[in-house]
Amino acid sequence: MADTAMSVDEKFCLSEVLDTFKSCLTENKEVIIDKYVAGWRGLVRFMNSLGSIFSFISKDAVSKIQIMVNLRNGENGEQYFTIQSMVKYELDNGLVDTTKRGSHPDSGCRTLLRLHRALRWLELFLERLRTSAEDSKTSVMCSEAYSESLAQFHPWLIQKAAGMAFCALPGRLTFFEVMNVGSPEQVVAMLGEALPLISEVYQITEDLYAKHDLLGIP
Ligand SMILES: CCCCCCCCCCCCC/C=C/[C@@H](O)[C@H](COP(=O)(O)O)NC(=O)CCCCCCCCCCCCCCC
Repeated sequence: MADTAMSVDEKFCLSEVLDTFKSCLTENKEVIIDKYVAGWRGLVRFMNSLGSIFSFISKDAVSKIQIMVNLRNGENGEQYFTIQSMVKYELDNGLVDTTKRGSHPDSGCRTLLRLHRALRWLELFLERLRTSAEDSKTSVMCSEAYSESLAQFHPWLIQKAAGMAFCALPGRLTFFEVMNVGSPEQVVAMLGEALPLISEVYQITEDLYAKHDLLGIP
């Protein structure tokens, strides 16, 4: 069904995860929610493999993934096939709290917006990784990407906790090894291929949300 969990013992390879984002787009540039969510699942698995200090982040991501999976498996599941169909369906039926949280605290539009904002962080972080020098620190790249994107949406306490978690990130070479893609040159090449697609998915979603004035859903 819509549940796209990967088996636990499957060997992790980050390029496969990033490929999931590539496969998000339909011919007419709509974003397929099952694939988008599968991409996030893979990223969360990767993050979990980096240590339990990240578990407060993965818990939140998993709960948002679960909300989307439940909507897909629910009675109106087919309305949630793409982000475009979801936005239309939820807006047409008054299912989004756009000014303050009310009767629809966990709408698909709201939940996906949180993942969408995190996708911007991912884009910025991967771009830094791609262009990083051998002695660059992943913790610095990660926290710069975070300050430029997600941080503005998080309260102080979460920002502090995130900052502490970033310090626990392994060094650049170890990080590349955990990605399980090959040599550092292969990692850089893979990122160069994956990033334009991630950016495209991000931009399409951003434009859609902007068009419907949904970028600030509380
Ligand atoms: C590899 C390092 C991982 C660093 C992750 C960077 C993102 C930091 C996010 C910190 C979020 C803390 C948890 C709480 C979040 C919520 O408050 C907040 C708002 O939700 P609400 O409006 O329902 O209250 N939630 C969010 O903003 C959604 C956060 C979703 C984060 C997903 C992060 C997945 C990271 C995957 C890492 C993969 C790295 C791969 C690189 C090669």
